Formats: sequence, structure tokens, C-alpha cells
Amino acid sequence: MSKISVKDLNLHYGSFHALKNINLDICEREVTALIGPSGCGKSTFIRSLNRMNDLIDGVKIDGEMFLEDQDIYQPDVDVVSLRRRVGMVFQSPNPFRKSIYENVAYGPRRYGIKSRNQLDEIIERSLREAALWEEVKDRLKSSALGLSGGQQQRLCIARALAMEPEVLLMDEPTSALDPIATSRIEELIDQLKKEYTIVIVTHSMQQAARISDKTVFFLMGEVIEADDTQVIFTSPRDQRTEDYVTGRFG
Ligand SMILES: Nc1ncnc2c1ncn2[C@@H]1O[C@H](COP(=O)(O)OP(=O)(O)OP(=O)(O)O)[C@@H](O)[C@H]1O
Repeated sequence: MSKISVKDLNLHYGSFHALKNINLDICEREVTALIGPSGCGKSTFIRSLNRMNDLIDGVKIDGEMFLEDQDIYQPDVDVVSLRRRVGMVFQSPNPFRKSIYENVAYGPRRYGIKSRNQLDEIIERSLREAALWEEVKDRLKSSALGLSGGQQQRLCIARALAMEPEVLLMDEPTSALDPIATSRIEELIDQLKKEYTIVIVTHSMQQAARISDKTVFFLMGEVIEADDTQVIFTSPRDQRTEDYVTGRFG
């Protein structure tokens, strides 16, 4: 079932046409990988899924983007609650200069949850879901900055999960991590897709092939091909997709 449906989406940064007529469905409880060469618009597209581009001066966006039955670009949409439904994890782990506990409690507190018991429950659930609980349960009050890079990234995932999102956007979440930390995050993504719809930008073809159900190939602001990951990597329809996934791209 389609969770997000994008229709004729165009995005301009000033006079630069960064996303060109994008039409795409993102399925519920699947991992969708966005691939393509540097500058093709992957980050721009993933940021448009929770209106993060609204924060940039001079951006113009046309088209429709439905999250279930709501067009998220309608003027009456509450962007704060949209970002609650569509959470985001960034390229470099960016925990706050606070304790592990307070990092995860930050969002729920801002939404007015004050009860210690309720917060404790949210923190434990989120850290468990992010496969970090066992490693940190005895030092929840210690600084998040004392964690390893991979643990910090799982903490950022826990922070996003604390808001009970429906969709999780991940922009190159493992590019700053070593292979072991990367494989832990990949295993985690595989678990999380049982409950969440996940969209991930990756520069690694192997990663896209390993973890995603669907793959979308972007080139110069256009979607060239979107299909089952297996199809994209074994029998793509477009020559440009084939050239890219086989590493022949100039
Ligand atoms: N804030 C901005 N203002 C103007 N142009 C921008 C802005 N952000 C991105 N762009 C341009 O839009 C195009 C797409 O950029 P984007 O970051 O989405 O690409 P990408 O595929 O994610 O690249 P990479 O893989 O290198 O991260 C690029 O040409 C980039 O220079």
C-alpha cells in the first residue's frame, strides 16, 4: 500500500530547477532507497518529504505530495505535526550536548509530556527499538557525546522514534560510520521496517541492494527509474540506470 504519493513535484532553488516533475509512490512498511550521482537531487527530495526545504530561502515547490490522504503542501498543514509523523535522521550523528536520557526525552517533553513514568517508558521503548538499550541502560545520565559514532547514530534514531513517527527519513545515515557500526544500523533498518515506512539516501549500491525493497534512481533532478530493488540491480529498463548500478557511469 502506498504511504506517500508524489504527483508532478517540481522544486526550484531560485532559478535552478532541482527536482523535475517527480511522480513516485512510496510503499508502507518498506525500505525505499534513493540512489544517484552527487547533486542529482536525492537530499532535496528526501527533505521535501517532511517540508524541511521550507526553511531555505528562495525555494519554490509545485505539485502534490500525499501522506496517506493529506496533501502535505496545502497551506493549512501544520508543519510541526507533519514532522512528528515524518521523522528524520541525518548523515552525521548529531546528538544534543545532553545526557542520553535527555536526548530521547527532548521531543516528548516539547510535546508536553511531563510525567517521569511516561518519559521513562518512552525512553526505554525508543532505545530498545533502536537496539541501543542494552548498551546504555546503566548510564542514561551520562553525556550522549561519550558514545561511539555508531551508538550516537542509533541514539539519533531513538530520538526520532520517541515521537512515534510513521515514516523515517534517513539521509546517508551510515556514511560517517565504520563497517561494523554500518551493519548494525542496516540490521536495525531491517527490524524497523516491520513498523515504519523508511526512505534512505545512500551512495552505496551494496547498501541499497542489501537493505531496500524498492530503489529509485535519480539523475539531474529527474527520477529515471523506480522499481523493486532486485529489478533495478539485475534488469533495469533504462540504460542510464544500468550504467549507474554497474559503475560505468561517467
Ligand atoms: N540550498 C540550496 N540552494 C541552492 N541550490 C541548492 C541548495 N541545496 C542543493 N542545491 C543544489 O541542488 C542540486 C541537488 O542537490 P542535492 O543536495 O539534493 O543532491 P544530492 O543528490 O543529495 O547530492 P549528494 O549526493 O552530493 O548529497 C545540486 O545541484 C545542489 O547544488
